[in-house]
Amino acid sequence: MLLRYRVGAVVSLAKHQNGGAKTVLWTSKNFRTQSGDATFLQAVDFYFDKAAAIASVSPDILAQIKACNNILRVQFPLKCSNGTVELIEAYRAQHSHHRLPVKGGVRMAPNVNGEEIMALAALMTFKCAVVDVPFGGAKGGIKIDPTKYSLNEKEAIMRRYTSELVKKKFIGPAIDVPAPDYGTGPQEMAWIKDTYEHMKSTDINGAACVTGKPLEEGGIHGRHEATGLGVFFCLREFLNDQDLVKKLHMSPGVKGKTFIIQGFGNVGRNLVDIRDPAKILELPCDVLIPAALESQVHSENASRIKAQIIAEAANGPVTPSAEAILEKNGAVILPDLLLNAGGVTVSYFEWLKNLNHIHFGRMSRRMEESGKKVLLEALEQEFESKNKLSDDLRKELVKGNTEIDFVWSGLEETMLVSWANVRSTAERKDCNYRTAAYLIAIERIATCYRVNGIFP
Ligand SMILES: NC(=O)C1=CN([C@@H]2O[C@H](COP(=O)(O)OP(=O)(O)OC[C@H]3O[C@@H](n4cnc5c(N)ncnc54)[C@H](OP(=O)(O)O)[C@@H]3O)[C@@H](O)[C@H]2O)C=CC1
Ligand SMILES: O=C(O)CCC(=O)C(=O)O
Repeated sequence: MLLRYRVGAVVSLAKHQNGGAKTVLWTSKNFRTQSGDATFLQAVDFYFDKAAAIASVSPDILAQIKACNNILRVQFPLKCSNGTVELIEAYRAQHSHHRLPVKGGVRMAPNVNGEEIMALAALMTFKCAVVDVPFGGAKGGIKIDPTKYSLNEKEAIMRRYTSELVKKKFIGPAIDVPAPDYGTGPQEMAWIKDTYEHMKSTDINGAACVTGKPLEEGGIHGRHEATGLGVFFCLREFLNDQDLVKKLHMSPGVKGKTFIIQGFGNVGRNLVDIRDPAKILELPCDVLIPAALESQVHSENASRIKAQIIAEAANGPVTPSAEAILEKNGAVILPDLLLNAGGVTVSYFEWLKNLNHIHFGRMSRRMEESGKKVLLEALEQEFESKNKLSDDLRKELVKGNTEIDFVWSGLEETMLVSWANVRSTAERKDCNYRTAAYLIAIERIATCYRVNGIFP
């Protein structure tokens, strides 16, 4: 009901533009989801508008922040292993250039479409702003089911996609930096890097054109688990907060709570009737973690969700109509743009590592260790301890920080500071966590426009 005015409407991309100030390379029709819920893009717009209504930002700047700057749609041929030629459709949306480069994953899925990619790119803009990662937002998608293609075919698709991005200036360490998303991983990122470096062989920072790479290709320790670990850090903070869990009639702490994760591959799916994997969402549990695709919790199944906490590990898993039902039933939603920001946070660290051409800890680890050794020896001498420290304890105490120590510490710091900010904003504005997170993002981006001014 909330979204009736937009659902099903034929909306050209122009409607999302601001006085012709932005480049439109593609137009499309909105479409209804099967259940009649808002489409993913409509949902992101709806959540934005809700926060915009309480932001201290002028309508013209709000329109600018909301609009998608560029969307590129490419079609190219793939020579398949059986000798036939297949037409491949792919996208890259750059939502906001208020900070550069723009950043966001590339997904491979059969249902990829331009609107979905625009919604995901917008989420990237707001996500980066919430966790104070200095990037604009982008997202890419290739409309294939990756399980139906051989490794060689996937490599050809990824390399051709990257070459299209290079030719159109939609990729580069200072322009637009892809990363893994649904259906892609380190191998695809290695192909992107290699293709970029072949086409831009004089770019000394070429490795920073993509993140989520394998370690041997300039990746960073901890990127693989970063998104999940970020979800855990925030969830742990929420569950340890006596005041917040009391409102849900729960005891504090992670221990003893029951969790359901959707998107756990075969393990998660086999918990229930596999003829109907969506039913897993409706089983009794304390915390439901949708970690697969958007719009999984919608107006038709929301009232059957038993969990009191919905932790959005996926992007856009809860539609606005579902959110209204869940909240009416007393559930709390920890929103995607905060909760799954661990991935882009560690991607930021990887990008910095690539630009520095050196890994974190290389210059400092031994120096830290020798400093700590001197301190320990001085203390032992001073107190003439008869019980000297054991070798193992000594080793542990003097250990210098390695790359993974920096990454986990930086990730935890980012997630905890951001959660505290979202929590206090929600309290101050008397709104839910999603609106608070959007509000923080909107006000930060608006500040950027105010301080920088508008070009030209
Ligand atoms: N990768 C990242 O760093 C980040 C990802 N995200 C978001 O997290 C979500 C998941 O992405 P990611 O983990 O990378 O994707 P992956 O491709 O690595 O994994 C997705 C998993 O979801 C499962 N799945 C798909 N549909 C269903 C379903 N209907 N029911 C149960 N399981 C299902 C897949 O199972 P199967 O393989 O059997 O099909 C697979 O195990 C996406 O929304 C993505 O945008 C957000 C931030 C960062
Ligand atoms: O790591 C990145 O740059 C982007 C991750 C991503 O696509 C996301 O957060 O949705």
